Amino acid sequence: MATPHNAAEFGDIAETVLMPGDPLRAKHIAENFLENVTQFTTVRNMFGFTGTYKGKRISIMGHGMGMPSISIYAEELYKFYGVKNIIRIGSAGAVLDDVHVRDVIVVTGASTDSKMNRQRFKDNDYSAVASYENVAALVEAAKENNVEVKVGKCFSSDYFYTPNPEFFQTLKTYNFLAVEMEAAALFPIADLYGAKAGCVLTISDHILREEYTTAEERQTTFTQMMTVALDAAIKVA
Ligand SMILES: O=P(O)(O)O[C@H]1O[C@H](CO)[C@@H](O)[C@H]1O
Ligand SMILES: O=c1cc[nH]c(=O)[nH]1
Repeated sequence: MATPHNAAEFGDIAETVLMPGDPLRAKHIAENFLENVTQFTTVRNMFGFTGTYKGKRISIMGHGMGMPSISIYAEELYKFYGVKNIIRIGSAGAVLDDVHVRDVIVVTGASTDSKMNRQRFKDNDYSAVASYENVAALVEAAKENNVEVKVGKCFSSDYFYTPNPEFFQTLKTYNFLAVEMEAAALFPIADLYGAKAGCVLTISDHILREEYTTAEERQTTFTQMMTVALDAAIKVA
């Protein structure tokens, strides 16, 4: 049955869903990487598609920006549509000297400035970690595709335009590989439903060096990340 945010019927969505923030990126991926594609939702223009990749059924759906947004879509996918694994495929900023624009990051866990997990976990710190199977499959798929990846933790922020930019130095001190806005909210929702979640990111900008990728460069790296994510997804499925 459809939800307030998703027009799909049960069975329209594959057990594995790859999720970028941008619904237009979801459309681009479905059109360029999947076969036998059908669109299952256009509600709020948060497009979702199901198709096949190397013969395996996979869905791609946008999740919007920020933790409240991904929480709505991920919770509904796990709870109402029988989804077993969600892999976020996103862009992120970097703060470390040896992380560069276009680098691909496999996320092991996420810290956050959001209160969402504290509300969920009665003001205790939630250990928001990716499912090991996804981390292992993403690393393996990267090796098979000759894509170099860095593996480690990210910081999920409520802010894109933070009022506390000095905090980026703290993230650097503690060796955070990427700054983005959703992973920390996704991982506990997977735990809640006994399901899996993962996250792979492409560095789109270096926050401290103020370096940015061009649209064309983002597309190339994005293609590498997509191949890694899709090959990993069918290993875990
Ligand atoms: O490119 P996506 O997947 O949207 O990810 C990053 O980009 C958005 C901010 O521009 C946030 O959603 C952040 O997490
Ligand atoms: O959340 C994000 C995404 C890309 N770049 C950033 O600096 N932050």
